[in-house]
Amino acid sequence: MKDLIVLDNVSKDYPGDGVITKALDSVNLSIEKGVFTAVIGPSGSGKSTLLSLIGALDKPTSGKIYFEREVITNLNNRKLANFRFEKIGFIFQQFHLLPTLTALENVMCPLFTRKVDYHKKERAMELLDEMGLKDKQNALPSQLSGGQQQRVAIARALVHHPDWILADEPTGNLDSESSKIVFDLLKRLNKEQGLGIILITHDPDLAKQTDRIIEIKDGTVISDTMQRDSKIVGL
Ligand SMILES: Nc1ncnc2c1ncn2[C@@H]1O[C@H](COP(=O)(O)OP(=O)(O)OP(=O)(O)O)[C@@H](O)[C@H]1O
Repeated sequence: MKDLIVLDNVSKDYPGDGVITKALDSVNLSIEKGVFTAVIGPSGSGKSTLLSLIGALDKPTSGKIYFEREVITNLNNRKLANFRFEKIGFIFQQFHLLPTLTALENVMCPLFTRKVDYHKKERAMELLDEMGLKDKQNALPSQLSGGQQQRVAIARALVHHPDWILADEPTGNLDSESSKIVFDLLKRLNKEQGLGIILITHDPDLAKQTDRIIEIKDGTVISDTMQRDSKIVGL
């Protein structure tokens, strides 16, 4: 189970005005850290729901999720928050940067209430440098381009040393050049630094460049294609 996320018969219902939306319906999946994985599918098919369950932002209605060795579906809220801090970085289509904080402060944000054994500011600076944004540390989000804002958001997602990055349409608001930079960054994090990456995308060209494409429709997996050999991680 090391380096593996397993969904065992996972369903998610959203109750509404007398109607229940079945966002996910008995999904079984096993996702390996070394395999750069794309999730595709039409709008409303359940992709974001899948990511929010894997990232423990929400709980399934039924079924179990094993995150590496741990069943996360039973954890209480405090344990879930710690689990997310230790394991997961999130990136979203809307960058969700805090507008009144500088790039550096935004990157440091997840560490504000945490005790860590590394120097917070140095760690944030190191990541901004890695993202090619060293000279933008004091800029506010409004003074940055979309691509630069997303790179700040990626630095923020990485600042607490997560093992996995869950990315929901991270290039959806970017032009093709910025989109390529962000995608290549994610690929490098997977191939060179060994982070697990699950990427939701509507862009078929980007999906084609990943190792595996999981296609979702109406809350179920309708295809699952391994596109190229990857390092196979042991169970
Ligand atoms: N909090 C919620 N309450 C009620 N229904 C919801 C909620 N979140 C999602 N849904 C419904 O669940 C279904 C799946 O939504 P989800 O956001 O997972 O789809 P998606 O594939 O990510 O769509 P998109 O590509 O448009 O982002 C949709 O029918 C949606 O309307």
